[in-house]
Amino acid sequence: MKEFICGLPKVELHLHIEGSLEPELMFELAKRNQVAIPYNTPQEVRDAYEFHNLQSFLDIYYQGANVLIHEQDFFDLTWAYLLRCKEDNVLHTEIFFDPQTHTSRGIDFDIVICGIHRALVQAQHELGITSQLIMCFLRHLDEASAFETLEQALLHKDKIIAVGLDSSELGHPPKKFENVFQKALTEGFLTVAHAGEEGPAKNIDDALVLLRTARIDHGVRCVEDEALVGRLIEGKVPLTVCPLSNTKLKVFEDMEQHNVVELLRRGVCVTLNSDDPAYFGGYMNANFLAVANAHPMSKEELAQFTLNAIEASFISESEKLRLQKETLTYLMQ
Ligand SMILES: Nc1ncnc2[nH]cnc12
Ligand SMILES: [Zn+2]
Repeated sequence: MKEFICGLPKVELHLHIEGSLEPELMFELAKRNQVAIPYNTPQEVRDAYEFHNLQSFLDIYYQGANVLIHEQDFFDLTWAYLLRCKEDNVLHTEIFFDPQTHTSRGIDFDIVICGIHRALVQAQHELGITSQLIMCFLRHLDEASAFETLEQALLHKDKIIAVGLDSSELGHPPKKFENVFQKALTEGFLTVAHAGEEGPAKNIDDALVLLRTARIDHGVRCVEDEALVGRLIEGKVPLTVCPLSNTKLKVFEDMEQHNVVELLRRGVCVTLNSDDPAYFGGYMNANFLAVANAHPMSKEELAQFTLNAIEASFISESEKLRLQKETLTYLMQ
């Protein structure tokens, strides 16, 4: 099964670029930019990655991002992730970035997006990997800051397909961002949101209704509301599920308890993703393997995760057809 998973074409829809910062690159950038970090070796960094919930992770994650200063740093970060995509046979990826994590430290929005975008263009040419970019608002910050960030994004509309919502879910429900999402929709952006990761199923409903999201990021707590699960199936609402993230952040005690395979078998459009792979112990292949090891499943079921992700992606119908064909050809061989 490992061989099948490694060769399976994949589409990633839930990846925070700041969460792909490996300790080795963190050290390299800290040295290059003369930024002090509270660790002596990359191994010490890894040893610090013991989380008991989302917030305990976010505190360390935002600190790690301090080494990112120049456009080249954002390029290097993104390029390193894209090389890992190549290794895991990820053909298309939709990447989150958190501008406020950087603008709040005095880094220009333009530096962040131009560095990331340059790597995405190069990856299309040199690696054959296609991509989209999703700008997330940090939900622990206020509405005014989100509006300011949206204003900055308007100059880069050509590079951003959607806006999203991440960071601390508890205490920061979708309603807080209803107005800014409304404005983003008016400006032509698609919308997504993290919901039902640590927060209640109600956040999923609110994200769909108030923020008009095309997908839900995580969404695993939907099972607490049977009627909602029915609506997700009926409405073909995609969930971008992140199994290794969920076990690292104790959303589930272990992978055996994870509900993604149950949701798949019930007909929910679930997809597998890596979230913050440098912090949670693995990229796409590792997530597929962890799920398949804990929940024996058929090749058809594994390929369904990819087919769901293709359907849920923000690409043209002709691109979807091309990726579907490649996936089905692989499955039939
Ligand atoms: N899993 C996650 N949930 C919320 N915000 C995040 N930012 C990065 N990873 C996140
Ligand atoms: Zn996430």
